[in-house]
Amino acid sequence: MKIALLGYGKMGKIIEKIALDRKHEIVLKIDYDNQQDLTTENLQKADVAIEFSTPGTVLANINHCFDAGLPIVVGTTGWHQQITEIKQRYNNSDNAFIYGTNFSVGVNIFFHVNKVLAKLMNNHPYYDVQVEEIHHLQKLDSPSGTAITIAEGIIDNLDQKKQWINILTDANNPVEDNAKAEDVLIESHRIDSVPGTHTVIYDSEVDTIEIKHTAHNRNGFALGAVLAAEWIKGKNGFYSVEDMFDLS
Ligand SMILES: NC(=O)C1=CN([C@@H]2O[C@H](COP(=O)(O)OP(=O)(O)OC[C@H]3O[C@@H](n4cnc5c(N)ncnc54)[C@H](OP(=O)(O)O)[C@@H]3O)[C@@H](O)[C@H]2O)C=CC1
Ligand SMILES: O=C(O)C1=N[C@H](C(=O)O)C[C@H](O)C1
Repeated sequence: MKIALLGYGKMGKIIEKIALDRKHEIVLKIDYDNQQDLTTENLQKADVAIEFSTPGTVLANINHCFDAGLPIVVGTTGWHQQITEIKQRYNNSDNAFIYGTNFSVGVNIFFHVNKVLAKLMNNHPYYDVQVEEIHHLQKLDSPSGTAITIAEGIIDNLDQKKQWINILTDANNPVEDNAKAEDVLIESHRIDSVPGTHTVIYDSEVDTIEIKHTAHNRNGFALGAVLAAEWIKGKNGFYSVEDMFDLS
């Protein structure tokens, strides 16, 4: 397949390597410095676009691909408020779109286990739940997209929880949490070089249950994005990464 890479930072560069290993061709690379090359003519040289840029640039990149009729895989996080609008637009079109807050197989298994555990915990209200995420210092958004998906999985399955709230904290600057019983607290930490660690913690007076996913590097995210580009070919409409991994 011919791939357009929109965003050529930490993720874009690993995606390029994995795509080439899988015998794909990179026909366009767009970064901050060459945004003027993001034209319909250039996009139409590709079969699919893979978008890992920034929360401030992702929507414009999606719009360009939509106008060019190019299927797009979006991994960029930090724009969850616009997702419903994008979903409606793609579901009313012949264009294809797939979004994942996290494309790694391990995290998608974790998402599933998280939902099953949340349902089970309805019978055990003496546990309270919170989510913790740790990422590198360059991360622009908080909470992480993955942590939001985890919190949504809890809210959809644990009756007591209605919405999530976030605090960004560090060891020198601890922030007091004002979470109410109906809130899922997401605690975000930023520590140099951490690719992404997510923990769900159920705490009671007598014990703690934890499930945790630790990314050792970014290769799992990047491979999942290339698999999504292969998977979206020939499809129409809006998909989420859960549609690609059959974990039911
Ligand atoms: N869904 C998933 O599985 C994963 C998602 N992510 C998400 O992917 C995104 C990118 O992560 P990462 O690669 O680590 O971030 P980086 O900051 O390393 O890369 C982002 C790149 O986007 C470039 N950029 C800036 N403006 C534009 C533009 N208009 N069009 C295209 N590219 C542009 C930046 O250029 P410059 O530096 O010159 O400004 C930079 O090179 C983040 O939102 C992150 O949360 C990350 C890992 C996994
Ligand atoms: O910015 C990152 O690095 C990551 N972002 C994604 C997120 O916000 O969940 C996925 C992964 O955790 C790495």
